[in-house]
Amino acid sequence: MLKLLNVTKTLQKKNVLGNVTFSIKAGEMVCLTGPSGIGKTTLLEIAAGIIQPDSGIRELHAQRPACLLQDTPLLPWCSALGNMEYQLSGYFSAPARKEKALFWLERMELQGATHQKPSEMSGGMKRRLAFACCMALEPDMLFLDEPFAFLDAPWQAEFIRLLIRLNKEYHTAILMASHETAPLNNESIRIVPLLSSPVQLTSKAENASLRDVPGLPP
Ligand SMILES: Nc1ncnc2c1ncn2[C@@H]1O[C@H](COP(=O)(O)OP(=O)(O)OP(=O)(O)O)[C@@H](O)[C@H]1O
Repeated sequence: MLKLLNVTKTLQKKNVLGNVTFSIKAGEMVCLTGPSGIGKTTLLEIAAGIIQPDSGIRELHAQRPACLLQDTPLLPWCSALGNMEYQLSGYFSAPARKEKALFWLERMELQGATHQKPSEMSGGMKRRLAFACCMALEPDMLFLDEPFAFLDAPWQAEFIRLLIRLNKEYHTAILMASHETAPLNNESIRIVPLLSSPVQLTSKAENASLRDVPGLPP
């Protein structure tokens, strides 16, 4: 589904990705973790095609990829419902868009905010709305950067439940970057620790133990 081969990236003279070879199979769930500033977002954004590597190869074979980035990408002039319908346009008919949007707004307990604009919502509400947009798309590849940010523990657990259901129902491959791995305990998610800077990742390093990650609680 996704392959990165010998990818490198330097940002403002800092060598962030030294040499990264990494892959995800269709239907696989993977979490990149590691301390702040190590390069999780950089790697995720290269994988998602948002930024280009300096060298190396990226291959993505997805029909319908979706992304939830750290900066929640919502249209400020549109209501919650409008945002959802916009995200779904081009993929579903108008009646199906509305039906899916209303279903997911209720699932995210945002039915009371259907006509509110993002500026009238809390950080957690915006996060749930952006997540709802991704879920309603029924993507075959989903990229998530810090998906648990702004969420309390019950909502973190709910996101995980929904991601696992999406993965089971649509065989969605999921790549997330998160410094928090506690919500992922006991789930069938491959954890890929980014161990040192610049990030060097080979297929062997992908299987390193989470205990090896500096700065993470045991
Ligand atoms: N646009 C940019 N310009 C310059 N340097 C950047 C840019 N984006 C990131 N960096 C630097 O690249 C390094 C990796 O950043 P990145 O955001 O990928 O780390 P991260 O592991 O996702 O961190 P966090 O968990 O804090 O979000 C950091 O040292 C950061 O300062």
